[in-house]
Amino acid sequence: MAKLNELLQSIQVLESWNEKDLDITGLAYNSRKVEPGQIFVCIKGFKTDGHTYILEAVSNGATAIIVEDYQEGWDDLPQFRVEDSRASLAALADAFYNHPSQAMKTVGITATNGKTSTSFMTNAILEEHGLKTGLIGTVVVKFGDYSEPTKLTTPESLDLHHYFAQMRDQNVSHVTMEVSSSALDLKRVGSVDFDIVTLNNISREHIDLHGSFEEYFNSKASLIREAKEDSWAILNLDDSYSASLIEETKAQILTFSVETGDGDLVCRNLDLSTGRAKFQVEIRKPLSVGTTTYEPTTFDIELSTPGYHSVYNSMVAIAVGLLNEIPFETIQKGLKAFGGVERRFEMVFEDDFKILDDHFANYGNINVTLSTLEQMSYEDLKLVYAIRGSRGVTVNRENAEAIAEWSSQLGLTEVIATLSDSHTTEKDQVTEEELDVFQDVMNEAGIRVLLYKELDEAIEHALSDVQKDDVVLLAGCQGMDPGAKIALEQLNKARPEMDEETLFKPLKNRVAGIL
Ligand SMILES: CC(=O)N[C@H]1[C@@H](OP(=O)(O)OP(=O)(O)OC[C@H]2O[C@@H](n3ccc(=O)[nH]c3=O)[C@H](O)[C@@H]2O)O[C@H](CO)[C@@H](O)[C@@H]1O[C@H](C)C(=O)N[C@@H](C)C(=O)N[C@H](CCC(=O)O)C(=O)O
Repeated sequence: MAKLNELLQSIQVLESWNEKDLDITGLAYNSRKVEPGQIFVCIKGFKTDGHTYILEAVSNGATAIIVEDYQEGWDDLPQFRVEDSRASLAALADAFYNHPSQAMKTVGITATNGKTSTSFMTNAILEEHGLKTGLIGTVVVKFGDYSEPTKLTTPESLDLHHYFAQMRDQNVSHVTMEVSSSALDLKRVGSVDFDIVTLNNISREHIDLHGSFEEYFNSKASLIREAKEDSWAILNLDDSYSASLIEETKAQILTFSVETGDGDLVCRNLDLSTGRAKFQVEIRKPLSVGTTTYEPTTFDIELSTPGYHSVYNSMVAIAVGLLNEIPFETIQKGLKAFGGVERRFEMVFEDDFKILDDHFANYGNINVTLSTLEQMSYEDLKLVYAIRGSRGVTVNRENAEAIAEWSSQLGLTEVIATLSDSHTTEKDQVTEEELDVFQDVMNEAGIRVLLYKELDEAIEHALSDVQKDDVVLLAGCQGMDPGAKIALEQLNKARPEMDEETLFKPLKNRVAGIL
């Protein structure tokens, strides 16, 4: 419960009508979810306009409204006009829950690729140190005993500040969260008190949402540009966009590099021969954080997650660890124990051949995945590729181009494509244009396409003639029943002789999680 007048102090009201002093029970941005005594914040959305749902909000008990345009016909209803409803929702939510993100160390992670893995790695280090942590991202929101699969990478501001409040109630001291470009654009992280922010890499993605690459970069960059003075920004000197922000923030800067050898932290002697990275981190000059001063030194790191991209993700996580004054040994242990995130180059089966599962979502991440595969040794690559339905021609062309660009390095002459990325009846339909653009790019690159309507048929084909030392990549095979479960069923059919116990643990665990 809060007083309306007090809550309004957190936003800039341009005009107001029918002001009253009210007790407010909460906030809502969806008329259907309004509960008695709440403020309804009207948002002009992409699909519809929240201002048109005031009647429903009021009949559900809204006692005040926040609007961007004056609404006629509400003579008794307190009405407050603001410049930007989304930013106001964030500020009001932060005030209503009494600034919960200020009660904990908050780490905001953005990048085009690796946000999820980086936040999981960071959380692993913080947990290894015995801290009470919270994690918010694409896969899950998790703190204490609470764990919920998520729909958005970054929740709507009201939900986000509510999570922080619940975390504060459970004495969470450190929260790591993924921050998407859409979230930055739509003010979902408004009024969040970040202590550490990072932008690790940026490549083409969501141009459809942002209009141009420049606008997309500006959205991402705002996390760094708007960071407060006493916070830290972790920037990657190997990425020119990330590095360009050094001069543009009030935050203290901690830089790192893997390739250029510059910065406060440098990755040295990288060994990727087994697919899983071993390297040393050099602290190049004294680094003072809180009560700790790290003198120049090097320490070893061994990752359990495969791939070159994991090195970059881990450099961010290591930096966050150091900024929280966590000892090297704890950082080492946390990273070694961390086994990876679902469907992020996940080794779901590893025996005489391997099955990898990857979300394969966009051009940038496909490049990362295929460049990691290129560093592995295998006989034949079987790519089971789920064409992305309802994502548009541009996304499908770019994804197909990424496959085509890597095909010769990977020895890829055939793609086992499927029109369905899931096993359920509720699927995104692949349009004719999306299929055509995929086939055109494959034809031009001289790659044969074996097209299956259903995902399980495609996986069955891939596994029917799999040989020793082959790699099967489940690429974008997501949905309610992800590829891993179908792969296990097909594997049982294709290899009846295979002893269940030889199945690699993650595949069994994944399937157990799905069933
Ligand atoms: C494009 C986009 O981001 N849309 C988000 C946006 O929806 P919107 O503005 O289009 O909302 P709308 O449907 O037009 O409705 C406008 C307003 O009317 C309200 N309304 C609507 C109907 C009704 O009956 N009553 C009512 O009050 C709605 O609650 C809303 O406040 O605001 C909604 C509420 O927060 C979000 O759920 C929705 O995310 C959609 C589901 C989504 O898919 N977003 C994706 C693109 C996204 O955000 N992805 C990023 C990751 C991608 C990245 O890296 O950028 C993420 O963070 O997950």
